[in-house]
Amino acid sequence: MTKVAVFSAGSWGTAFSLVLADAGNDVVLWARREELADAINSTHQNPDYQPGIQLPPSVSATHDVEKALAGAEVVVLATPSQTLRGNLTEWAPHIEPDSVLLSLMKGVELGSLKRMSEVIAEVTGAGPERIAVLSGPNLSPEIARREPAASVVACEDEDVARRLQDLCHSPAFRPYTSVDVLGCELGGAYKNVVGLAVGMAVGLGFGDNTTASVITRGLAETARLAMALGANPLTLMGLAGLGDLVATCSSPLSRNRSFGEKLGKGMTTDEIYASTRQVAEGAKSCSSLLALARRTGVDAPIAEHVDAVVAGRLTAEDMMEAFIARDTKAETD
Ligand SMILES: NC(=O)C1=CN([C@@H]2O[C@H](COP(=O)(O)OP(=O)(O)OC[C@H]3O[C@@H](n4cnc5c(N)ncnc54)[C@H](OP(=O)(O)O)[C@@H]3O)[C@@H](O)[C@H]2O)C=CC1
Ligand SMILES: O=C(CO)COP(=O)(O)O
Repeated sequence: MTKVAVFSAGSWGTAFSLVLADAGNDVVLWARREELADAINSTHQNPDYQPGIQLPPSVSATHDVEKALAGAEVVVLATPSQTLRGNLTEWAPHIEPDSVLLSLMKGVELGSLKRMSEVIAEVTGAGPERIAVLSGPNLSPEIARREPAASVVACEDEDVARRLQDLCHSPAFRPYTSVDVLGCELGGAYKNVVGLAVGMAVGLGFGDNTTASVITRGLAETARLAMALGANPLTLMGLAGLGDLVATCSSPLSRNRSFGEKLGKGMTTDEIYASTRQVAEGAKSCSSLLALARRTGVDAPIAEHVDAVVAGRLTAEDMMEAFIARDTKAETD
């Protein structure tokens, strides 16, 4: 049995622990709060993030970083993107030197504009053959209920991607391999921003023509930036691109879509933050993706307008009007 350490016990870390256990691994789930680790061990449920879901016996929890990492061949990282650097700096000295680091995160760091795999490389010094990402249409409550779903595991070293594919292929979870780490990460981070815009349209009471238009132009915007940075265009048409975009933009389970819906209904960003403990990555990554697009010389109207609404400089209604009023152009430009 392979020992896998999962950091940390939020919605996705917990649901993915169940996948890994179903696939035959020995899983140690690290929880930031000791009382949550104790609750998981005594009830085999995570009452804060996946209530009502029974975790398999091969999932145990701990608050002890060294204990979680000792002997772990694979370390799964599922923290909020903006805290990863600080978290990993603390954890890195205890990570086994040959272990593989698998990122589940969907964000871009503010300030540095780095993707999560880049932050991992910088903090741990691991080479690309030890860094992988998993991304796809994987809303955690559905995964935790073992509803069938597919995903992409990407690593520049295809053999490592295949090893991780075997590691997380369970009866309900089907991973595909890829070597396009950048494409998968940008697809995952950008769909959150598009999810916010779609949520705003829903909150304003608009229907499927509006949301389909924003989704489609969102995919064009994602592909424009990702391809300018070297991604494979087919990645954006796949599970980590279109697949995740569709899941996020169509599901009330998406925290990003829900966040956008609340903005569309007139709540402020601060009011929304106060109403939930869960992370909506797009609310931060809209700024970093916009800055990345500007630095790359790519037009990013959705990121630009979402960033303005999140920052309180524009209303959701004005955003939708501005989308329609923009200078007209050819669809494929
Ligand atoms: N949920 C989903 O469906 C999916 C999520 N993802 C991605 O996975 C990543 C994690 O998301 P998710 O699990 O949903 O997030 P949640 O909001 O559900 O959980 C966040 C986790 O991070 C911990 N945390 C919060 N703040 C800090 C901090 N400052 N330092 C260390 N840990 C912290 C929380 O601990 P505590 O409880 O103690 O606050 C909790 O364990 C995100 O990048 C997200 O985009 C990707 C695919 C699916
Ligand atoms: O990434 C996800 C689904 O693939 C989860 O989306 P949210 O973070 O918007 O809930």
